[in-house]
Amino acid sequence: MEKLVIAGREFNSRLFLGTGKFNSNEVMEQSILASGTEMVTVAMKRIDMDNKEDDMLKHIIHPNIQLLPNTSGVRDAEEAVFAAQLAREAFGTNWLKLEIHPDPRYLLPDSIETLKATEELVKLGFVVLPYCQADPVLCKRLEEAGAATVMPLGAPIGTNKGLQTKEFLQIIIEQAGIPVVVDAGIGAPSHAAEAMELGASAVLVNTAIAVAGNPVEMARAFKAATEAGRQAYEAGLGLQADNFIAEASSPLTAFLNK
Ligand SMILES: CC(=O)[C@@H](O)[C@H](O)COP(=O)(O)O
Repeated sequence: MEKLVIAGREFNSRLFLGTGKFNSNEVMEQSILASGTEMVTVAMKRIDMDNKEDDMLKHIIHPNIQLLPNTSGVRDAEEAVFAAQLAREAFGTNWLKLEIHPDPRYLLPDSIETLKATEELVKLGFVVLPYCQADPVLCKRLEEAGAATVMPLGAPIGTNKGLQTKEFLQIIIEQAGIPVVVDAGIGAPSHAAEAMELGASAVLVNTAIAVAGNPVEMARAFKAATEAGRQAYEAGLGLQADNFIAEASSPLTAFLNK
């Protein structure tokens, strides 16, 4: 399978994981390892900045894993830039998942502030991966602003509703010159496979794994589904018929000649 490249770094895995909602740090770590992920996002607000030995971090930091601090909880571009600078200082990485959602009820990303913050953070030398609306125009603007990927939502965070935005994701993928990571709302391995079959470069999953009956097994299932979806995309899916008339899969000539 083709490797994924973001900002010059190669990834074998196209499954990114979030670290919220797990019952324990141990289960989180086992799930991360079972998923085969090489990119894990962690909310700045969950880290004890004064404690370099923060227990949670010990369970996330592994040699092959790119840590992706996220700005979840910030409400505008100014707060995002501040949080990004703290993250760079605390984690020693300039990679950043930019999340700006002013309304905690729906956690929907603020498009205007996200674009503004992306422009500013790119100038400050960050590798910016913005979580955003599944808006093809916005995604193009984020790409022009220097984002390393775009991360359009499948459905609102934590809903497990799958690809509610499928039609728009298709346009975003078709137009993108940078990787498209479908983020949020992916509630089942089949949703991840669907996103990958559409041609998404990767998926980011948190809730569906963390709240599963057996998160570690679910992480394995997502790994398999993400790989299968990507393999199918690279193999080239057959076209769907655009009418309701069946087309025989095997030739009928033997019967017709009798
Ligand atoms: C952890 C993280 O970054 C989330 O904000 C992300 O968008 C995942 O969403 P789900 O929890 O719906 O998978």
